[in-house]
Amino acid sequence: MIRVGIVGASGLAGGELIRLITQHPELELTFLGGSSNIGRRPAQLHPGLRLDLGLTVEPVTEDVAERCDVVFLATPAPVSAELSELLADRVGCVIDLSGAFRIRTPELHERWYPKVTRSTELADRFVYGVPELVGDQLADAALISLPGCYATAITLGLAPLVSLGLHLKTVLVDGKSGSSGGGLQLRTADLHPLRNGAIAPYAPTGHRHAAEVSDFLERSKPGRIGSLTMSAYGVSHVRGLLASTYVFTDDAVDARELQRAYLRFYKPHPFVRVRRNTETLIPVPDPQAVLGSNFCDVTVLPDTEGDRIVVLAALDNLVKGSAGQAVQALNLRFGLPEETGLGMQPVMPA
Ligand SMILES: NC(=O)C1=CN([C@@H]2O[C@H](COP(=O)(O)OP(=O)(O)OC[C@H]3O[C@@H](n4cnc5c(N)ncnc54)[C@H](OP(=O)(O)O)[C@@H]3O)[C@@H](O)[C@H]2O)C=CC1
Ligand SMILES: CC(=O)N[C@@H](CCC(=O)OP(=O)(O)O)C(=O)O
Repeated sequence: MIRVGIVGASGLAGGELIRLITQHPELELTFLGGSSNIGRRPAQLHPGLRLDLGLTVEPVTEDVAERCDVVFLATPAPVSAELSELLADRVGCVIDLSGAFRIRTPELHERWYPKVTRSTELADRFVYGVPELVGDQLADAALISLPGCYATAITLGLAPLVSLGLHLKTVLVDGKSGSSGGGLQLRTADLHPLRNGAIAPYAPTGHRHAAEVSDFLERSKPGRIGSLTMSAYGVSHVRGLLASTYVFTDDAVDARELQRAYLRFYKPHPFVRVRRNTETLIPVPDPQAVLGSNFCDVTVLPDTEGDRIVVLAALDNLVKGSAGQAVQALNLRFGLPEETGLGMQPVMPA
């Protein structure tokens, strides 16, 4: 069995990690870490998880290394940066769910994460782990930084276009997310009486995930993206997000070829479902149709009138957007079949 620790066990992503890890046939939970919930049992923190694991939340010290083969950091980015310094050369594998190490370019990191101090040397050692795109780099990786929830959807939506060799002159992203994307550190605007029923433009002129996606795509396929900008809206459901990406290119695109290219690209990748918009009773992709699962549903539609390509991607931010993707990355890191422990089908209606 692979011995696993979770720091941030009381949080939303941490709770989801507990749910998934305790169902995984090759993993054993051996450490739960935190700060303000020391001494509490998982069942006290997560009412849905009535598990007797014999573990309570503990402070994180370097001794964690003796109890874990891998540690997930489901902590705010400044905490992840600090804990990564502590654990990087002690634990065999650290998988960070935060934004601390996602952006490689130092100036871009400082612009979007001014409170997250990290050494460039450590940042350069992290693999930015979109499993579908960098799977081979995950085998034996010691440090893995997982993409943000929107960033996962946007990147998976754009990757087939980029691989076709198109120059994506202008990319506009409209992101809509449920409230769990913000974790339990609620802003006033996230309180139920204000959030319920709202469509809140909380980042209308820019979001850090756009910088993360641009940085990654520029690093892996230089020169393919002109500009990539994003607006983000909070909507009143709890889980799930939809990234609507509008792509403008001067390159000739064969409308019929697009769908085939997406199907080809994702054929080897079971968690990305390429779907036709009208194949179901309710148009897809709809975040509702992936809730609780590790699927990301992607639809590509040429808009010939508007001279653009519309790419829609939906996922559950707590599964494919964080904890599920984290387990997927662990599977690849330890040479397990990618789908191990992740066979859940979506729950719908939610
Ligand atoms: N929510 C989502 O949809 C997604 C979240 N993420 C990222 O995952 C991380 C966790 O997010 P989320 O679960 O939503 O956040 P929550 O606010 O729900 O949880 C934060 C967790 O961090 C722990 N923590 C805070 N400070 C410390 C510290 N000094 N030492 C140890 N533990 C600490 C808290 O533990 P305690 O209560 O014991 O203090 C808590 O368990 C964040 O970086 C977030 O950006 C990434 C993708 C999606
Ligand atoms: C609805 C909401 O607030 N969503 C979060 C994104 C969730 C996520 O992936 O956040 P990290 O980059 O912090 O990991 C946000 O836009 O800040």
